[in-house]
This record gives sequence, structure tokens and C-alpha cells, in this order.
Amino acid sequence: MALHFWSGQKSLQQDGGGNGAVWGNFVNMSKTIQENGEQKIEKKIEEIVEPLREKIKDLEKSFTQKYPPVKFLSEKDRKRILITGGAGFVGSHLTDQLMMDGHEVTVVDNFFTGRKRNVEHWIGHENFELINHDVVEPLYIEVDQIYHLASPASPPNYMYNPIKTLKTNTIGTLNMLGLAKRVGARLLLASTSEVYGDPEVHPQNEDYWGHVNPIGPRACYDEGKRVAETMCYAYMKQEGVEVRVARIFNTFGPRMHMNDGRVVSNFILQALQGEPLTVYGSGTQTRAFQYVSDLVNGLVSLMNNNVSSPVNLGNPEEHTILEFAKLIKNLVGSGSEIQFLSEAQDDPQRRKPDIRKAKLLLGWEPVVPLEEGLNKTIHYFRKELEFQANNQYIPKPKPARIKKDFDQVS
Ligand SMILES: O=c1ccn([C@@H]2O[C@H](COP(=O)(O)OP(=O)(O)O[C@H]3OC[C@@H](O)[C@H](O)[C@H]3O)[C@@H](O)[C@H]2O)c(=O)[nH]1
Repeated sequence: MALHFWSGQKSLQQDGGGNGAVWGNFVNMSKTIQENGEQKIEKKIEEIVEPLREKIKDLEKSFTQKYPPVKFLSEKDRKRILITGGAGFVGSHLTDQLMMDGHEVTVVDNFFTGRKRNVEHWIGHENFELINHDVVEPLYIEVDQIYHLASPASPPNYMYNPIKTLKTNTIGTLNMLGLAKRVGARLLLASTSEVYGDPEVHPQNEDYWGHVNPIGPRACYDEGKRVAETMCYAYMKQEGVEVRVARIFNTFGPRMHMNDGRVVSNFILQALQGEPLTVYGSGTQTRAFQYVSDLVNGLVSLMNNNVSSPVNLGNPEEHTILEFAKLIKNLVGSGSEIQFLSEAQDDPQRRKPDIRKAKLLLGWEPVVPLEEGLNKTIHYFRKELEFQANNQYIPKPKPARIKKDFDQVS
């Protein structure tokens, strides 16, 4: 076609005279048409290419996203691990550990107390998956190990909706044991020192059966965890499911929710904001606090050992709550007062783990000194307060304690 056109053009040119001007116009016109056409095509191409360029930029960003360093594990050593409640305070630290160890981690969370922010640094990593799911509903995935942590753990949170707390710990645990049975996975239950209730044995060892008020305000959690333990051993005996049960004592560290309502978060937040530190009762009740990294090491060690009976994981350094208030006030350098409020109902009066079993069978014991852990947590809370202030949100400590005269059953 092009050849014909140009040969035609030559013959017209050769005509001479008036035909020359006509020819000139024709050439200009065809040039303009050609240029307009090219511009249109270029515009069309640009319209298609521009969004693609944006996509490429996004992809490049995700390729260059910096993840924490992850070990390489061979196919044989790499496990597929499910962490229920993996976006929560303890769960997210456990996620970090197992990801950095090189495993494939699936986090399941319903985000009642967990937060996406706690695990967002893994989003997009090929070994990581985040599923918004409530364990009260069955879950069908293929895994080798299950860390079953899903449940609100702070007293104000678990008392907020006792029925939901019960469902999570009973139906949720049944579902996860069912999954473990189907896929042949090992399940570790995050149980609690609260199974010992307000203990009459001190310190608490794993043989102690506990002293729980089954109709009190804490029962939804305490009894929920007790029956969850019962379920584990029923599945072990009847169905041959491999189970591990960690009885976790008071734990603290970064990523605790500021409005969590537990004593550590309340005292730090109050001290940082110059508000009175609220001590419930006389402050003579005791607790022993472990730093979260110690707990995570204990959980991983228990999961990978052959101890199927319950194991206490906690720091045996015991303090009264009043001592603890003074310590936090000093570490923060706060001028806050200490305020005594009414005692919480069924509040355990003395609690301290006997960790001889963990030491002997797992070779585990806590190593982070209390003050060091507290300083790290205070630093985290300061940063969180700055973050919240930039978002124009001023968090308040959760005052949702249950009073002693609480009308539990009428
Ligand atoms: O502001 C506060 C909050 C709490 N307290 C007291 O501090 C003590 C510790 O209370 P927390 O709410 O931190 O935790 P508790 O020991 O009662 O329960 C915890 O037990 C072990 C875990 O399984 C759970 O994380 C949680 O249930 C209690 O005596 C409580 O009454 C205060 O004096 N002031």
C-alpha cells in the first residue's frame, strides 16, 4: 500500500503547474492526519501503560520491603505452624520467633484483642499468612503444629463478654483439637496460672488442683481454661493427639494493649500520664512477672519436647502489687500518687510459679531481669503514647475491675 501511495505521489508531482499546490496541501493534510493518529495511539498506549507502571512500582516496593532476618530451613526441618491468637500480645512475639526460625506461620485471629499492627511487619512475606477467623468456627488447613493461644487474657477483657470467653476456650479448643486430630498435628494449649484460682498452695506446682470459684466473675476464663486442659487430655487418650499444656503466669512486655487493663499496662500508662496508680485492695496481694521473650522461649521449647503433662512457665520473682507500683513509678520517674481502690472479687492473693519441672525437663528458666523488661515496656508505651497523640487519641487505663460486692448470682 505504502509503495502505491508513494508511486502515485511521484506521478502527481511530475504533472507540474497548479497540481503542485494541490499536492502540497494533500501532503500537509496527510501529515496532519498521520500525526493526529499517532498522537491518539500514543495517548491510548499511555492510558494503558500508566497503571501498569504504578503496579510495577508497587511490586518493586514489596520486593524491597525489609523483613526481619529469617533463617533458611530445609524442607525437612521447616514446619507449617498455626498460631491462634497470633496477632495478640504473646502470639505476635511467638510469630516473630517462629518466622525468624524459618518456619511457615499462619496466624489466625478474630482481632477482638489482637491487632494487625502487631504482625504487619510480616505481611507479604512468603512464609507468612494472616487469616481473620474466629476459632469458635471450624478451620480447615494443613499444619504440623498448632499453638492455641486464642482467648482474651486480661481480666477486664475476659469478663467483658463471659459467654464469648467460654465459647472461645471450649468450642474454640474443641475445633483446634479436631483439626490437630485430622491433620496429625501437635497442639500446644496456652493455659494459665488462673487454673490454680486463689491458691491455697504456695508456690504453685503442677500437681496442685487449684482453688477456683466456679460461679465467680473470673470463672469464664479459669474454668474455660481448666476444661480446655481436660479436652486436651481426652483427645490425647482417646484419639492419640499429641498435646502440650503451658500454664502461663503473669507476663508483660511491648505490644501489650494500652487499654488492656492488666496491672503492668495500667501502672505504666498511669505513671506516664501523671495519673494516680490504682492499686486494688491493700496492695499486699502478690504476683511474679515474666518478660515476654522468656515466655516465648519456654513455649517453643515445650512444643518441641516430649513432655505432655502441664508445665508452669513463669518467673518466680515474687512482689506485692504495692511494691510493683512503687517500682514502676520510680522507673518512669513519675510524680504520680498511689491510690487505693476497692479489692477485686476473687482476686488471687498470692501467686508464684514453681518452675522446677520446666527447669528439669525443658532446661528452661527466665533470664530477663524485671527492671530490664519493664524499661523496654515503658519505652514501648512512651512511643505508643506519641503515636496515639499524633492520631489525637488519648488512651485511658481500663478501670473495669470487678468490685468485691459485685452481685454475681442472684
Ligand atoms: O490497675 C490495676 C490492675 C490490677 N491490679 C491488681 O494487680 C494484680 C494483677 O492483676 P492483672 O489484671 O494484671 O492479672 P491477674 O494476675 O489478676 O490475672 C492474670 O493472670 C495470669 C494470666 O493468665 C492473665 O494474664 C491474667 O488473667 C491483681 O491483684 C489486681 O487486682 C491493681 O492493683 N491495679
